[in-house]
Amino acid sequence: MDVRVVDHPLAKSRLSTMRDARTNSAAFRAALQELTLMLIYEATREAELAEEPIHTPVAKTTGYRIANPPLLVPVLRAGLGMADQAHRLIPEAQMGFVGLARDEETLLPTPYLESLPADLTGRPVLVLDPMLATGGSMVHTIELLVERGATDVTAICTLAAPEGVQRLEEAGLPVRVVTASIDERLNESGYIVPGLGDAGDREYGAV
Ligand SMILES: O=P(O)(O)OC[C@H]1O[C@H](OP(=O)(O)OP(=O)(O)O)[C@H](O)[C@@H]1O
Ligand SMILES: O=c1cc[nH]c(=O)[nH]1
Ligand SMILES: [Mg+2]
Repeated sequence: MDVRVVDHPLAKSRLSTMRDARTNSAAFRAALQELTLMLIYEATREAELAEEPIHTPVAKTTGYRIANPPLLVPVLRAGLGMADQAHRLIPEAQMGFVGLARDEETLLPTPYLESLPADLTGRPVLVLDPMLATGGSMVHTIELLVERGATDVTAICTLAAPEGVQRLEEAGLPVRVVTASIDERLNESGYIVPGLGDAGDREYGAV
């Protein structure tokens, strides 16, 4: 499985803001948006381009556009904080939604929303979720996409645990991962260490 760690100094600085327990909700959301910009930028580096002739005020030249815009899929709640920024970078993208809440006892994802196009054959998909912890939520999401015919999925995660990366790899799903860090481990409660806490709670408040 292809795993790309974006360790650009600006990415490290935004991730540190997110990790810092003193960062309030508004600043956390702002840093997440800025980091999302960098992760999407890297994730789309090899996106196929279509050429078209354009006229500048001076001359005729070749213009480019994304040939096959991806479907963006934020995983609610926490992935919602990445959605607008990703859409700003790829305005022609369509967006689908998956809602999952992890059971804090079993650590299994409980699905509560699924709004996706029926046919994803031939369409790249970018899944947006700040956290890849046990990997259960991401595996569930990608299985929904694969059922619909997706074969080219990129998981955009600000942070990943080695356990989650391994789980995705073992699942044998057609996915690559773009993240700003692979942290040390999960703790006994399934939180990433050192991590940043509960991403959804830090963005929107505890439920
Ligand atoms: O890899 P996993 O062990 O499945 O954990 C990762 C999931 O946990 C968080 O969501 P959470 O369930 O806390 O929901 P929330 O976004 O509503 O807070 C996070 O946004 C992922 O979706
Ligand atoms: O550390 C973690 C693990 C799962 N979900 C989070 O929001 N944070
Ligand atoms: Mg949460």
